[in-house]
Amino acid sequence: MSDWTDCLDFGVSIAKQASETVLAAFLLQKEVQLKSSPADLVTETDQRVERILISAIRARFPLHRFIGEESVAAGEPCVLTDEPTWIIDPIDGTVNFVHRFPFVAISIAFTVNKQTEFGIVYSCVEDKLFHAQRGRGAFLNGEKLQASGQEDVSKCVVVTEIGAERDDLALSTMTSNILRLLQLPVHGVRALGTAAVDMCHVATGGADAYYHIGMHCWDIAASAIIVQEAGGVVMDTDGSDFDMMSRRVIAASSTSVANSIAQVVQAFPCRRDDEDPTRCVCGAAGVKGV
Ligand SMILES: O=P(O)(O)O[C@H]1[C@H](O)[C@@H](O)[C@H](O)[C@@H](O)[C@@H]1O
Ligand SMILES: [Mg+2]
Ligand SMILES: [Mg+2]
Repeated sequence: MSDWTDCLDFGVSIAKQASETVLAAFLLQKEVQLKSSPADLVTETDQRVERILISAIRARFPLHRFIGEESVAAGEPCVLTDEPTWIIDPIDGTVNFVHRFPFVAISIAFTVNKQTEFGIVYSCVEDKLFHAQRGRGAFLNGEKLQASGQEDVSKCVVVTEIGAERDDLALSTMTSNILRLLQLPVHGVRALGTAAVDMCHVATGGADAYYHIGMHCWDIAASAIIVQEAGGVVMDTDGSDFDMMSRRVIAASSTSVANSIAQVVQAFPCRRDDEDPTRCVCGAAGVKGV
């Protein structure tokens, strides 16, 4: 049975190569386009990095499939099959990239039979390479990672994101979630602006939990296995099993902390990543899925 290490090694090498494109543009003025909201940005660099990654992988592994953030934005389907699949976020933290806020990452996950075999998150400006392979541990620049193991939510630093949604229901839900957490209390709430790197800090033990509603599979597919392989727990915000297409996630140091967060965090309606956008409604006013 393949252990996919050759794919992992190739993924690490192309993430580092593609980061040169990110860094070359990082300090430059950027042309910005909007996607689902005034805070959901994309630049030509996001699109170019995704093309670089996918063409390099396709040349080496021509039968593999892809789910790429900017390919999906351009109309490609977001459907996970049993085939070997690369799930790519070419720049996670595009708002940070546009503003030169130094937390931007390339996120690459690899699944076979819908099971994640490895995840790579490369925080380009920090030069921090997080990776994990199923059953073989999680690492930061080659050093093994271990989650904090914290069991008491009142002793936690919790990371989250406000996300790109700007409708009243999403904003009131997200801000009231933060308020309820602070009232538990927790030691602190943080947000770096990149879901992938946020979640990797649970694997380092520097944060004890991360939760998010509204992100996409490409934001967190790689960091989910990195947390799990560091001894952390990943689940849905309703306490059910993690489903990378659901657009809801809790990653935590322990099951008890994850459950404590699931009890106070509420979700707002989001179209699943793998739902047909032409056939569903979601959001407060039943607005066509965004
Ligand atoms: O920067 P991208 O890849 O768009 O991902 C971000 C997402 O768009 C935001 O909604 C989240 O708040 C960020 O944490 C993601 O990193
Ligand atoms: Mg992203
Ligand atoms: Mg992105």
